[in-house]
Amino acid sequence: MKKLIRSFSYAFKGLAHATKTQLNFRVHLVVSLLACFLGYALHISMGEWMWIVACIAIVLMAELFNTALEFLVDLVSPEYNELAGHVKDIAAGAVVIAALFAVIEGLIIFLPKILALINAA
Ligand SMILES: Nc1ncnc2c1ncn2[C@@H]1O[C@H](COP(=O)(O)OP(=O)(O)OP(=O)(O)O)[C@@H](O)[C@H]1O
Repeated sequence: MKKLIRSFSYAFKGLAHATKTQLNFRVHLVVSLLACFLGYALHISMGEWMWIVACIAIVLMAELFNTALEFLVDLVSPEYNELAGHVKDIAAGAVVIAALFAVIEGLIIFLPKILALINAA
C-alpha cells in the first residue's frame, strides 16, 4: 500500500512539473476546463460527455508523452543531432493529431447546439 501511494506521489510530481514548466500543457488544461464548462452549459448527453472526457485525456496524455520525450532527448542528445530532431518532431506531430481529433469532436458536439441557440435567439 505504501509503495502504491509513493508511486502516485511520483506521478503527481510529474504532473506538477509539467504544469509548472510547459505552457502548452497549461493551455490544454484551460481548454479542457472550457470544454467542460461548455458541456455543462449546453446540457450535452452522457454519450457526448464520454467523447469530451476521452478527447481531454488523449490530448493531455499526448502532451505529457511529448514533454517526457523532449526531456529525454535533451538529456541524451543536448547537441544537434538529426535523429534527436526527428524524435521531437514526431512527438509533436502526435500532439497535433490528438488536438485536431479533439477540435473535430468539439465541433461535432458543440457547433449544432450553439447554432440552434443562435437561431432561437
Ligand atoms: N538536439 C536536437 N537536435 C536536432 N534538432 C533539435 C534538437 N533539439 C530540438 N531540435 C529541433 O528543434 C525543434 C524545437 O525543439 P524544442 O526543444 O525547442 O521543442 P519545442 O517543441 O519548442 O518544445 P517546448 O517549447 O515545449 O520546450 C524540435 O522539434 C526539433 O526539430
